[in-house]
Amino acid sequence: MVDIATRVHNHKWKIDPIVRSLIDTDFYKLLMCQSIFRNHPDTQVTFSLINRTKSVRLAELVDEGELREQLDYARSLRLARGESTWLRGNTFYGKRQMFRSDFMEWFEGFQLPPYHLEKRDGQYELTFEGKWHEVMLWEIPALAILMELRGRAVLDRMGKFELQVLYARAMTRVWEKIEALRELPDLKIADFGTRRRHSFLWQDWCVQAMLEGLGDSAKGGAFTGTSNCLIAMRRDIEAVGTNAHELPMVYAALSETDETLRRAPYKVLADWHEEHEGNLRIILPDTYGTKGFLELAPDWLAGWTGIRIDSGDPASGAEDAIAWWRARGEDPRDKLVIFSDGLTVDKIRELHAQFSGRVKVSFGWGTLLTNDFRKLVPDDGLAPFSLVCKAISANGRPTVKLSDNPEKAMGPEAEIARYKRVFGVGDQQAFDVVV
Ligand SMILES: Nc1ncnc2c1ncn2[C@@H]1O[C@H](COP(=O)(O)OP(=O)(O)OP(=O)(O)O)[C@@H](O)[C@H]1O
Ligand SMILES: O=P(O)(O)OC[C@H]1O[C@H](OP(=O)(O)OP(=O)(O)O)[C@H](O)[C@@H]1O
Ligand SMILES: O=C(O)c1cccnc1
Repeated sequence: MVDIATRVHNHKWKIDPIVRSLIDTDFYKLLMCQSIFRNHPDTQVTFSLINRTKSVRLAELVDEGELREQLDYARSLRLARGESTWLRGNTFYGKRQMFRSDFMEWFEGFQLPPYHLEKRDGQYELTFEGKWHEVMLWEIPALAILMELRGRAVLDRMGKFELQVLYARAMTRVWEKIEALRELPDLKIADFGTRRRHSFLWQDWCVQAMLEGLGDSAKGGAFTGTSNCLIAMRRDIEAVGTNAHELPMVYAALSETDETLRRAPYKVLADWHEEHEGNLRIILPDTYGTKGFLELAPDWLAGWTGIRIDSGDPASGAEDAIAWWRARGEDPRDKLVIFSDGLTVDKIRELHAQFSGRVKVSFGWGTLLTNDFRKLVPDDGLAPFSLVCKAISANGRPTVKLSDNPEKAMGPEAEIARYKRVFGVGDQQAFDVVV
């Protein structure tokens, strides 16, 4: 096992690449990339970094030269032979050849496209412009690089013993969470923490701790796998994933009329339905408001495997889904509900108590698994914050996200107002966004 503290101390003098592999990314990005490669190969999209925690002045904390060095390093990466073999030959969700050979041939020659970086008002403006299936692969490495560089700026000032104790405390914290989760009967939980992790080695440590502490779900344990493909490959565990808001956001932006806009979120899932079955048929309903989405949903969607609850009050989102399945003649006990928004142990405990037995419950645990260094250093300089990287335009038209939490909404004001009218979204309750 790597001694992370010693390593952090010894690596201060050379470039220590943060992202070293094109598959050091979330599995769902590769699934979506393949789908976009097939259905929208010519769509031009811009992705942009968005720091929702304005108080963290990233451009003052992270050196621009180091940032460029890391981004350039990521651009030098190519799919390694072993990685390609794994993607081509591995079984994902019980299915062989999940990635088609035309997609794999393209991916084998792929290199991350150029980026555009500027400083403004203490923040970095970092954008990626180009073909949708190419620029979308920047999201996870860009976030992981910025998060880790901000952490390293703090770690750089620490001595060897301070680092040793810091990691000992953080490890204890992770382990105590795992001990608390062990008390929950029939728990199912996965790691979704790549994008805002403390570091790759730390995420890898957390995944191994979950595996030992909770047990592999393939052998009756609670840990269902990781969304990180590189870790899944190296540790021989399941790579897990669903689908994300970027699909409805871009499909919606490309819609010419209000009527096609209204249908866009269902078109996304119709395309997905053609490609995937079973556990990959998971609805993400909140892009333009969960309630309206479910009311207008075609009946075939009620036959899908489950739903991912990713914003707003998770308990009411899940209750709405249960009522909807009942109204459509489905038994909620056969349905999977995946909670994935800013989870803490207390939240997991609460949702587990409220929903287990009523639906199949599962959790996708992100930042507060892989980057919970809150209050471990003076000034809380290692606390995670709400950094995201989103599609902001498609073929020159702005994208919009409403979400079930107005704090997560994005897009030009006039467009937000139009989307709210089209999707019938009224007043929404706001919830603090921590990560
Ligand atoms: N960011 C990362 N992404 C992927 N793998 C990593 C990362 N950091 C470390 N590793 C892997 O973890 C293991 C331990 O890392 P470590 O860096 O200590 O090894 P190393 O042999 O000294 O390599 P290096 O000198 O290149 O950092 C190695 O197998 C290394 O490839
Ligand atoms: O435990 P967490 O850190 O929340 O990890 C998982 C989250 O990451 C993803 O979204 P992202 O945060 O990138 O965007 P969003 O908040 O706008 O959904 C995902 O949709 C989850 O919400
Ligand atoms: O597959 C997902 O749904 C996922 C993975 C990582 C982070 N958020 C969501």
